[in-house]
Amino acid sequence: MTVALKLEELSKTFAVGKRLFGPPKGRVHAVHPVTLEIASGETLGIVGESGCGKSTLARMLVGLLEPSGGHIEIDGEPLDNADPAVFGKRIQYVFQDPISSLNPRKTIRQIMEVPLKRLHRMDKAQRAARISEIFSQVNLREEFLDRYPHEFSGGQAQRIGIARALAAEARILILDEPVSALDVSVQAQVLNLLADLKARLGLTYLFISHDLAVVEAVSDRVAVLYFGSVVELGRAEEVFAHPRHPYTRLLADSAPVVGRALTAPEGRETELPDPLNPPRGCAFRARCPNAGPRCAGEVPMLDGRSQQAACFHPLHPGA
Ligand SMILES: Nc1ncnc2c1ncn2[C@@H]1O[C@H](COP(=O)(O)OP(=O)(O)OP(=O)(O)O)[C@@H](O)[C@H]1O
Repeated sequence: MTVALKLEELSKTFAVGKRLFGPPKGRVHAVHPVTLEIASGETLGIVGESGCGKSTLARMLVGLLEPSGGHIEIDGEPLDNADPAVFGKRIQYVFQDPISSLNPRKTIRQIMEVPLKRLHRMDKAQRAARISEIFSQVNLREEFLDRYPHEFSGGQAQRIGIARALAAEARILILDEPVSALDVSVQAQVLNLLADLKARLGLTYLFISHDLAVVEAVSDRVAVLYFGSVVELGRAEEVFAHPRHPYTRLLADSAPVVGRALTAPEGRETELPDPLNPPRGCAFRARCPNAGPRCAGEVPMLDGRSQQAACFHPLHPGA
């Protein structure tokens, strides 16, 4: 296996309530140290409810947010202090809301030209040829090039977002809820396009979504994120069919919707803990039907099985 993307103890803490003089009022540990490897050509799904740290993790991977700790490696090379152009050629981000992620004052051609000029220093003729090639890969008509982002439907705009990411020639795409804003019929078209591009171009995907059905359909492996930590990691079909972590079971049973609290067993919390006042021990214990005394005192770590869970009382022992 060739490792395309490696995260080692990657973490992010935000200072909140910053004051002009003196320390901030508090700190939010949005991502606790996360260690993950993604193989070349693999799709790793990241799931978790709103606020669990998915976007913070994704933004660190493309250089939009500076990590508070840890390292990122692409194809074995560290990205510490890398110049944005280095990030851009290796890893690209596809946003959830395709229309607002495109500059409204620029035509699609101007938008597409930015990475070709900035990252690949192509001249005008080279840019035109490359844009034509990419547009045919994503099934977009070239007459769209002289229009503005607001003239497109969500599905077309997301194809343009994907086309822009391909223009950088990065081999790793971070897809952050890429179909969540689209109608169900259009979702399938965009997912098919992503699958086709992956097969044709040998891409590696990190696919973030709160929608378990979508993640299960597209992912080889899945990482379940809870309160900034990976709590379960394994092959997608195994994780969803036979979850080991009680949080994964809760997610699978309650078909979460962004912004809506998950259901919980009788008498249990439904919300994420307060990030400014995190609990001791396991962050899931107030919501967990299996929590015991050990869970209050110690933080469980991933247990190293083939389907890993960070839990003292997993739903099954795992292989
Ligand atoms: N700039 C910031 N300043 C302070 N706290 C932040 C900031 N960005 C995110 N957070 C906090 O970090 C935690 C993780 O947020 P993040 O947006 O990464 O979660 P998410 O899983 O992507 O959620 P969503 O699906 O709603 O986008 C949350 O507690 C959030 O409030």
